[in-house]
Amino acid sequence: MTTALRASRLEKTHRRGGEQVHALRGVGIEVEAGRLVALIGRSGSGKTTLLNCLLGWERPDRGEVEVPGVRDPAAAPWTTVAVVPQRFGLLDELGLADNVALAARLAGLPRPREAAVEALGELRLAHLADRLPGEVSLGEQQRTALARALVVRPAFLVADEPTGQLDEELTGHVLTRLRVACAAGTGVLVASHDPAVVAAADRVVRLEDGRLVD
Ligand SMILES: Nc1ncnc2c1ncn2[C@@H]1O[C@H](COP(=O)(O)OP(=O)(O)OP(=O)(O)O)[C@@H](O)[C@H]1O
Repeated sequence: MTTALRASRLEKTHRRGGEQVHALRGVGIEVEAGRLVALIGRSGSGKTTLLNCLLGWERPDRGEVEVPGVRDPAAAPWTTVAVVPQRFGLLDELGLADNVALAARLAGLPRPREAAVEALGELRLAHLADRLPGEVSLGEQQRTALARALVVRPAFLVADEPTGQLDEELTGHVLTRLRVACAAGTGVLVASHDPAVVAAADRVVRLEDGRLVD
């Protein structure tokens, strides 16, 4: 099976004043194309640090991240590695469709605005296309961030708690949408505390005190 992303021997120590926090202590993880992998672990176990290292948002002290076909994963284009950040990262002054269309445009998709409205529709947000992020609920903002990630059909998708703001029905809908992305070949890594995400995953990996346990 093709690999969407592979990381090995990742180590990361955060320094807080004189204190050192060993957030990652030799983590290896592989996400195959077309698979949904759930990353679980208690608060503070290192999940966000791991995702940040995979995305190149933080530099690990040691270890490697490989995305097949990409020389520097930290500089990978949107079409290769997409993300739903914990705090969504939407641009406040752009409407929801324009937020999604920006990603489509950067990825070079034809008719980015139409692609954006379609991606929003797949997450039941088409009626909010022209609202600003500040004019919709947190759950709607979260699904917009997911639409922005999926519109480019990425090879690899990282999502940090993507159902954190959603009720049971919308969680089910989002998971179905993620499974559709997997069926189209995307490898998905979801950090989550949500039992519904864990149940929908092909594989579950758990971080405990900076180490991965299966
Ligand atoms: N920038 C930072 N500076 C110092 N310490 C940090 C920093 N970022 C994270 N940490 C510490 O590293 C450890 C792992 O944090 P991380 O955010 O990766 O955990 P998490 O599993 O994502 O938690 P949560 O589920 O609450 O989001 C924690 O002890 C945290 O306090």
